[in-house]
Amino acid sequence: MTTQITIRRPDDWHVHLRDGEMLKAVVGHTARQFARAIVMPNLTPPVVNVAAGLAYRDRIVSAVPAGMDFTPLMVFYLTDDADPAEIARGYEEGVFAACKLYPAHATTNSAHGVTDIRKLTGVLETMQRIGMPLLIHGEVTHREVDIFDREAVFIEQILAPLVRDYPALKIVLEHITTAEAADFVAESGPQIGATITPQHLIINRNAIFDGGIRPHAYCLPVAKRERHRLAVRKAAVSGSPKFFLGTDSAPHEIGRKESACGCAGIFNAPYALESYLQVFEEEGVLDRFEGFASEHGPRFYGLPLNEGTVTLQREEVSVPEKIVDGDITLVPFHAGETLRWRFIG
Ligand SMILES: NC(=O)N[C@@H](CC(=O)O)C(=O)O
Ligand SMILES: [Zn+2]
Ligand SMILES: [Zn+2]
Repeated sequence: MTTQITIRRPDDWHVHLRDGEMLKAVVGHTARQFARAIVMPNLTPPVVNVAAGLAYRDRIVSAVPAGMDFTPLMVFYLTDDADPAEIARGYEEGVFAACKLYPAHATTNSAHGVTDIRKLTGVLETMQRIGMPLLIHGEVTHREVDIFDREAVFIEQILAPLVRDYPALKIVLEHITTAEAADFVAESGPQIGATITPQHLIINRNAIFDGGIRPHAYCLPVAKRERHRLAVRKAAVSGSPKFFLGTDSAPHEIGRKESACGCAGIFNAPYALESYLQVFEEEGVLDRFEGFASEHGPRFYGLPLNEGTVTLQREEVSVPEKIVDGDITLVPFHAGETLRWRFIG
């Protein structure tokens, strides 16, 4: 039995680090495990120009605990009136690694998101030309579409035509949750990839209603039925370079989760690698963990692989019920559970 596993330092290709006191409370959890992270731009106000991207990057770097070596990769938040020239400048100056498409009102802080993808023609042509990746929260927002179908309908109505119209555009379908998404990505060309969260590998929708309503199991896209979890799991452990690690760690203060209208988002950063590794172990493919965590993402983005390594040891770890930092209390993914691997560093 493997008792220790050492892999090239991994990256997190989708994380919410927030801002202000929350940023200070959470960034160390990500920086401890990951060398780089794609930092989502859904702040209030969102990151919609080069100056905002630079300023946010500086705030993140200042908040990283001393002695940790961590590089935030910044993302431009697309709005209906996003300026292609500003986006190209941000990419060429190395400020932005990608642009993020939030359909308006699809998720947390997406009110400024895109109301109609046809408004982005100039932006998408530019991104395709310069090789800048488009990251997508892939859910339609029409109220008449069942919440469990919104990802599959997005793929059919928006993503498939987008891929057809911009055949060279690099696209990451973020936090995939369905068999339809896993199949679409697997069957597309090498310019289409996907991130996968730990929660969508581990829970299905029953977890949200397990003996009562469970706000800490609620995120968007919402967890789906078991057959979808199994399909996403199969994709993650397949060894395909199209699928890579993106935690979507999305902290919300405990009071905003445990509420009559609780926020979507699961805070999984503190035990992210432990969580993923358990899945690869259960699937009997520990040898594929390094590709998923440390190689497929940088290759997709055209960035160098990290130097250095991290080690996890087989040892039981008790996940606390709460993580408290000053005035901020967060409930982590796996709260109160015991995990089988310990991150050593
Ligand atoms: N995943 C979530 O449930 N929430 C994210 C937004 C997002 O990634 O859609 C957040 O910012 O809280
Ligand atoms: Zn999202
Ligand atoms: Zn997210």
